[in-house]
Amino acid sequence: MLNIQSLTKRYNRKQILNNLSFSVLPGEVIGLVGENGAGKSTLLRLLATIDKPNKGSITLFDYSYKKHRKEIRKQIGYVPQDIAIWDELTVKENMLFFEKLAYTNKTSEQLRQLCLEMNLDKWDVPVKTLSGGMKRKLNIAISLIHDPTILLLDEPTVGIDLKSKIEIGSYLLKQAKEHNRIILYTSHDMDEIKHLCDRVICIGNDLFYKEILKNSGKEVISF
Ligand SMILES: Nc1ncnc2c1ncn2[C@@H]1O[C@H](COP(=O)(O)OP(=O)(O)OP(=O)(O)O)[C@@H](O)[C@H]1O
Repeated sequence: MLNIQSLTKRYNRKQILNNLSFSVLPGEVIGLVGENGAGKSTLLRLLATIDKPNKGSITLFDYSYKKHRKEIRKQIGYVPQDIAIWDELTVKENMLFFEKLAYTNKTSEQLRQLCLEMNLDKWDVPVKTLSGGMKRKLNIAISLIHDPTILLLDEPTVGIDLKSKIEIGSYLLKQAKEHNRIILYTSHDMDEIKHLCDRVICIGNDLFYKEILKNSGKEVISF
């Protein structure tokens, strides 16, 4: 279980996250919503160990983010808002490169399979020739190379066509429900949030989102 207690983050003197406490069970998909600048990416960065909170604690099962940073990192798959892959390298070369950095030992065939499961059938072509949606799929495939327990995705479906959006959505659901991964992801697409998420966390305590999600049957937690 991922457990977040009294998490607080300030940049300079500006309060971004104020006293967030919640838990997420394996297999759960949590949607993070809120207006631009509310602090969704900040929360993902704290959970990805890229940034540190000013106050509060995060634990993953028996591991504390403060004490066991190295062990925690092995459990995290993180896809930032900006796609982070090598444009000049092929899909295969990217997968092999990131496999070397990961705490795992996967064959080229296993890596290819990861891409195919996302309906990404390009393999020997340079990444620069892929569409935005394909690049995003590749970024997600890379984040899964080391079989992480938690998957953190910052707007994974922004700016991509409906078909790829649906493919990515079903893939994420499969990752949560069949592989028992914890998924937290941000999106501004409320239809997608209603469809994919078990629960929704609204950052910024914004009544607008609560209202939109009122009849969705989803539990909405606001901070
Ligand atoms: N490294 C930083 N230093 C200073 N301020 C920062 C830093 N990172 C983020 N902020 C500020 O923190 C606030 C929250 O930013 P964040 O990117 O988390 O919002 P968001 O909810 O993800 O927004 P969006 O929907 O636009 O992606 C913003 O006011 C932003 O300017």
